[in-house]
Amino acid sequence: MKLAVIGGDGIGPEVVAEGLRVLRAVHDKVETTEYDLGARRWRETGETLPDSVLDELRGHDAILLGAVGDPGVPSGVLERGLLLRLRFELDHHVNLRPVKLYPGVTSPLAGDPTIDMVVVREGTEGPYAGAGGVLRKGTPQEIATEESINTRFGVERVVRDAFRRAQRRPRHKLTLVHKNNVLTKAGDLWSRTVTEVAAEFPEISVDYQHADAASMFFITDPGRFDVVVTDNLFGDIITDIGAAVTGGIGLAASGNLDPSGAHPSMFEPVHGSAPDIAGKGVADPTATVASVAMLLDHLGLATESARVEKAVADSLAARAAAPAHRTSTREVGEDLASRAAAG
Ligand SMILES: NC(=O)C1=CN([C@@H]2O[C@H](COP(=O)(O)OP(=O)(O)OC[C@H]3O[C@@H](n4cnc5c(N)ncnc54)[C@H](O)[C@@H]3O)[C@@H](O)[C@H]2O)C=CC1
Ligand SMILES: CC(C)CC(=O)C(=O)O
Ligand SMILES: [Mg+2]
Repeated sequence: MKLAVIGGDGIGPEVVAEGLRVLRAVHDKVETTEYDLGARRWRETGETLPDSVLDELRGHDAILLGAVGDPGVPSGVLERGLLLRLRFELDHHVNLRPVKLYPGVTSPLAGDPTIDMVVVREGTEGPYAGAGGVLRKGTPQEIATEESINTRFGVERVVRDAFRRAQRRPRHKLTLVHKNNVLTKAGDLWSRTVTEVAAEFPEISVDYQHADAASMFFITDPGRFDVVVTDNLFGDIITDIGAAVTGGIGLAASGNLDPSGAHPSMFEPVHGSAPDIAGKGVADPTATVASVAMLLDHLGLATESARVEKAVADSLAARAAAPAHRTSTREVGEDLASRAAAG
């Protein structure tokens, strides 16, 4: 496997090191190329993602990313110039985010909720597309617009992908999350597309939630969701809520997929660079390791993926049984690697 590795900023390199430790524990043919991208490179060279690096990345089977973003770099420089550029250039239109409460993991929610859904977030359009502008900057009359781009092509392909995922899951349910009561133009496109594609999947039950109510139900009644399909911004927000109710952001995995295989897909934890805990060796690498399981599955290495997934589940159960025992990033990574190696 030819794997490109972008540690990035803050806790990114710390959690990626553990992700690689676990990957190597289950697969001995990993050829990695590390790319020094992020805040340090930007400060020293002004570069975020040079075209030459992008071209090299295209030659890999997959990318493992930590996180980008640094308090000393203007907001957006790395998030847009590096992270979103990667997602857009490599056509990562399916941003897949499982939201699953593992056995033993304590949810802040009352009772003993069953939470097992997958959010299919559109990854290349919406308000993140970069359209818009600023007029009369710095004046009291300043106007800033951030336009949401939604194409029939872009919406349809992610909606169809979500239906296919719903078809493979036992509950056969799909929920569109949007805000079509006020975002009537984009919302109508999403709603119509879901209705039309649904005709190809008669066995899937389809419903709809506005994004505000969906945020509430993620907390009050998450069991109602199975596959959720939504746009780039709503998907970003609701998956942090999903992480919070399933044990925390340190456990939430994601894949930025180009399901066509034309470009390498990229796997990363849902969380960011967490500058508040960077360098302390306390970041939970589990989200990155669970993202490695997704990476293996995406590359057709189902057995290896299942071993990593099982290591995550077993490690979480063991940690739940000893809640007072605090562990470092490295200790968690070593534990996960030894469990995964044991199979
Ligand atoms: N995919 C990416 O590269 C992302 C980058 N960012 C960037 O990251 C920087 C920080 O963003 P925030 O809004 O603070 O979000 P964040 O996800 O980095 O951190 C939010 C909170 O969660 C905690 N946290 C995050 N990951 C953790 C882990 N693995 N273990 C334990 N605790 C963890 C942090 O310590 C912090 O208190 C910003 O520059 C932001 O733009 C944010 C989200 C995603
Ligand atoms: C910087 C953002 C675009 C990344 C993010 O928050 C996410 O993808 O969850
Ligand atoms: Mg986010």
